[in-house]
Amino acid sequence: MLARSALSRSANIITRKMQTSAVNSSATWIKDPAALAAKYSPFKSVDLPNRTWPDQRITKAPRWASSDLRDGNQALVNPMTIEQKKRVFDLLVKCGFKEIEAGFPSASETEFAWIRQLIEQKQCPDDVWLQVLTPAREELIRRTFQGVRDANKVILHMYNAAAPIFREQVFGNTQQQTIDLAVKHVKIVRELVDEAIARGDRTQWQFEYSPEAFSQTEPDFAVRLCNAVQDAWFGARDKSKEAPIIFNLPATVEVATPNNYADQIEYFCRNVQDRQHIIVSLHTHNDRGTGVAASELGLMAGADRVEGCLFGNGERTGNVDLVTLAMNMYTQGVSPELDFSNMEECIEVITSCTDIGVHPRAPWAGELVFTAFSGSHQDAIKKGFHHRKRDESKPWQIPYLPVDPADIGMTYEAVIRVNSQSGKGGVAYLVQRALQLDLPKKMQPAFYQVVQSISERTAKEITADDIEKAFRATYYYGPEFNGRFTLVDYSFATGADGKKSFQGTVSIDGAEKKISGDGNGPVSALLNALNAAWDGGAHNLEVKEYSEHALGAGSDVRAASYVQLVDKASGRAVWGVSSSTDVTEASLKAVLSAASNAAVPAERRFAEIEDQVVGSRV
Ligand SMILES: CC(=O)SCCNC(=O)CCNC(=O)[C@H](O)C(C)(C)COP(=O)(O)OP(=O)(O)OC[C@H]1O[C@@H](n2cnc3c(N)ncnc32)[C@H](O)[C@@H]1OP(=O)(O)O
Ligand SMILES: CC(C)C(=O)C(=O)O
Ligand SMILES: [Mg+2]
Repeated sequence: MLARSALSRSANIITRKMQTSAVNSSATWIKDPAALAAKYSPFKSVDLPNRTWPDQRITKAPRWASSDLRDGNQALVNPMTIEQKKRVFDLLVKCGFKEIEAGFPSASETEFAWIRQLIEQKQCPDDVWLQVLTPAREELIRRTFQGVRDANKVILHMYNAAAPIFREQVFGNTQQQTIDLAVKHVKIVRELVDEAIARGDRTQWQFEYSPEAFSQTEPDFAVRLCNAVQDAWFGARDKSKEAPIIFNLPATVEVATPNNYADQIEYFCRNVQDRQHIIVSLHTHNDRGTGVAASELGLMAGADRVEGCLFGNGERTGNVDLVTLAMNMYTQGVSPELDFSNMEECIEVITSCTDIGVHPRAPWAGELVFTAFSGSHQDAIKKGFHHRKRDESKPWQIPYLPVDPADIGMTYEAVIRVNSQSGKGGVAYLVQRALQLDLPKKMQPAFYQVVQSISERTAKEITADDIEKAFRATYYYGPEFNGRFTLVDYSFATGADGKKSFQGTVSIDGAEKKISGDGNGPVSALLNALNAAWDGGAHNLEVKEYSEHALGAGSDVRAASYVQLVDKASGRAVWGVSSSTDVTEASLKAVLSAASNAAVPAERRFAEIEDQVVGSRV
């Protein structure tokens, strides 16, 4: 048996404790299917054999309505204060919402005062519809009207539950009594709207009706109920001259796979009278974790409008997450007509006002959703970025990155993070981002080894800063890291045979020494000079790999050089890197960087670098 402890304020979670003395759960879950079947029954699907929604696509944004301040708010441990509501309201406006269910004015003095504040202090922009919810109860409807008096644009939203589970258990109503209840109260709303118009109030009105628990309601009854509501609302009026009625069809509790909801929506759209005079609105909850899918399929099935909350706040598992829905559309090349380009701000406002976090793996917005730790993902992303550089006008296509993080205001810093699961490609990517150095493929495993050894020693994530520091330390790249050999000055002469003669001063362990040597080019000339001077000619370093590339562009362009030397005596291969405005100087310094590495035994070198990186961590 599961028992819930009291709601924990600080952790925002409900803890569940397994009671060891409880019935052996596997007996009912697995060993006794008959007992299970007697307790739960499967959802009964709508019979819609000629459904068309599976072939449809979402090609335009729906009308969006945020219910953050109503459905989201009513499910919070501590409902929002007026100040918090204002912050969320302003955010919703900034994101582009034109229909905002701002509250339930008859619920409390705070709710009422908040709606009054929006109206009296003109805090609701002229092009935004202020939506308010009321049950089908006369005194609450009247209070709601008082709440929205003098507003510019109002969507008056009324609900009563339609499903058998509610008719039987909550209202004790037949189908006809449920229709009568709705019709009676629609007429009251109509009267109050007509009175306001007759009074000369400037308010523009829309009426929204929700048959609560629509997805658990018999589809033909839902249609009959809404047709009756439509008749009560329009009466003898010419519907074509009236604002359409909004039928909001909630999956109040998500009880079936999302295709069932789509069938219900298509059935409703086909059978409701005067479809052209109504707006079909979706309102999905996420009990089974498919609230987004249900809304998407519902749109394919013909709906015009979607209600939900940012980051899926709302009752129980929440309302449909509007951020996910909008981003899903965006990444299909369809403008959602909402703006989440500043995702961080959305997260900050919503989490601080609801006291509920955004899960690190929440679609599009979670802290880790653009981050690859694993080597093969990092390698593919790095190559993907490289590929994209060739033509950035092409549609976005980068492995493992279904959207450009920059589009939601994120930097690329978080895309690749390094831990013990990471590979050389990811490490090279971070070096490239930090220092613009495009490490030769053959060099990547060597530096990766350094990072791996730090990662294993610390058993922690290696940050981008750590990697930059490790790189600088490993290759003596930058003024704060000096190797055993540094270049002081140099000159070259070219012989009649084209050979180069190096003459220069090199600091060896802090002592300046004049050295000279010949070679086919500057690199081999320096290397020959160094081999002869170092430990009385005891070393014989040879160039194994050499490459260079430009760094930057225009007048700031520099050269980056990479050299791999091999010590012929031991067979040990080491890399060196340098950059300079002068390409020859860059290559000479890269040789000395590699030689400095060759001059320290590998084990000691790793230990030195680890100390420099780990020791400098704050
Ligand atoms: C699916 C949804 O999210 S619906 C929205 C739910 N949101 C909220 O309830 C938040 C705000 N609600 C409140 O502040 C309060 O519930 C109020 C002010 C609306 C009403 O409070 P109270 O009058 O104290 O009663 P309470 O909430 O217990 O109401 C239950 C009564 O309303 C009836 N009722 C419930 N919903 C509706 C409805 N949509 N239409 C008509 N009657 C309804 C119930 O059958 C019950 O009637 P009974 O007293 O005859 O048995
Ligand atoms: C009031 C209605 C629309 C509701 O929130 C629901 O049914 O989930
Ligand atoms: Mg709801």
